[in-house]
Amino acid sequence: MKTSFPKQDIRVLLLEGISRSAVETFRQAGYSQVELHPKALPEAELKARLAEAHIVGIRSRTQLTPALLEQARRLIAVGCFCIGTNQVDLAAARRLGVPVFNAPYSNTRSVAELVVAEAIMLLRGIPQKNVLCHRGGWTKSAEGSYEARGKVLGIVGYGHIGTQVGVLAESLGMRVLFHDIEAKLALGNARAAASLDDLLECADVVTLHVPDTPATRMMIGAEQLARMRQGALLINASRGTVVDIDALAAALLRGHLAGAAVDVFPIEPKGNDDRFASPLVGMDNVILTPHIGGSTLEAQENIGIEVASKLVRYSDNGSTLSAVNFPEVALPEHPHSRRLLHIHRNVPGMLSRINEVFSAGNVNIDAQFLQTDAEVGYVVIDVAADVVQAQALKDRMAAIPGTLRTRVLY
Ligand SMILES: NC(=O)C1=CN([C@@H]2O[C@H](COP(=O)(O)OP(=O)(O)OC[C@H]3O[C@@H](n4cnc5c(N)ncnc54)[C@H](O)[C@@H]3O)[C@@H](O)[C@H]2O)C=CC1
Ligand SMILES: O=C(O)C(=O)COP(=O)(O)O
Repeated sequence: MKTSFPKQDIRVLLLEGISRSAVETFRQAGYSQVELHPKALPEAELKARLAEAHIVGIRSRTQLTPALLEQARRLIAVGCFCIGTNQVDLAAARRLGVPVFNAPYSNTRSVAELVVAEAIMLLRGIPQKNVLCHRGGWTKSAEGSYEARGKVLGIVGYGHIGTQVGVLAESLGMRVLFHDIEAKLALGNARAAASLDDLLECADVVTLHVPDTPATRMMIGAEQLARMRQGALLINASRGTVVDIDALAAALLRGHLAGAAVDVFPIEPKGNDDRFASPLVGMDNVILTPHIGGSTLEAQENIGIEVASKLVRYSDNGSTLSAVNFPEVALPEHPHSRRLLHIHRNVPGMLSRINEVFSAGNVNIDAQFLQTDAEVGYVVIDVAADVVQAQALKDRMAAIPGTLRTRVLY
């Protein structure tokens, strides 16, 4: 596998308008071949570009399927410049020896702020009033308008975003209930609901902050919407797969829900020039936003630096710390030795076969690091060798059956 290159030959492909801070981070680390695209690529073009790329950066839109990953023969690593990694087949990437990195925190505050603002807007009926004023109407009335203070906010998924939403909402005097599949420390005066149904039945505003998993797909369907209180409000800034959008449209149309704010959709446009369609279009009591929960300049700049730094660190040093699909190794610098990486299927006898390469070559190992999971093993070997020797050792390691990827770090 030809994945050993000097830095200047490593091609970095960044899609979906990733922040320029990522480009700067790569450039400062000595990577000159960095290409930035403002949107997701159509599948055929993505396939062609992936075949040439060593490092690829995406956001939530680009789907990296097993078929696409399998033909990306040069790929060293994937960066998701966002939180969600559901758009990448993580198991396929692992089987192919490709670690995937993300930014688990950088945009969480941005989502939380938007959600709290939307809760206030929905409780006051602002979306409808705003539309009416734009059309020359004037409905000065307190009808259907409520304070946030004292209302029950139901948070489904009490993780990094859900907890921050809870803290901000409590500062407004809201009463916070949450539901999570894991036992979670309740912050402030928040309380765990007895069940999802309990939360849906008690909350004035329900907000969703779960990841896309088999268990969360269509988690909020007609039955769950019917359980929500008459006149309740729903906010979804998690994933479009979590809510049955037709059932939501029906619940809004028949007036069971008083309003909704939706940032994520089952089908989203590829980029800013593409057309958006949804059964919720045209409903004045629904705030529609184009998946911008995490799209603030602060969040995007930080994400660009965070994920690019993780990719640079892996590419320069081999560290996989915080990879979401891969054995994690935090490695020291290797100023006086050459570093070889060997990623393999985790089968018995692999380490001794790797070590045979070095003993047969009469090469002294300065340091060795190994981390495995059920499927994949990752060995890092520091040796005193010149470029030619290191390349020969890499080629011999690459010939070991079960090898997935090998690389010499320059
Ligand atoms: N609209 C946007 O622009 C953004 C959307 N997101 C979405 O928000 C999601 C949540 O983000 P974080 O809070 O940072 O993730 P997190 O991983 O910190 O929290 C998710 C929580 O959901 C819980 N959970 C998982 N499955 C569940 C289930 N079936 N029922 C109940 N709880 C369940 C987990 O235990 C965890 O506590 C992300 O996975 C992403 O899909 C994230 C950032 C921006
Ligand atoms: O961080 C996430 O999971 C998000 O949903 C944000 O995605 P984006 O980078 O805006 O495409």
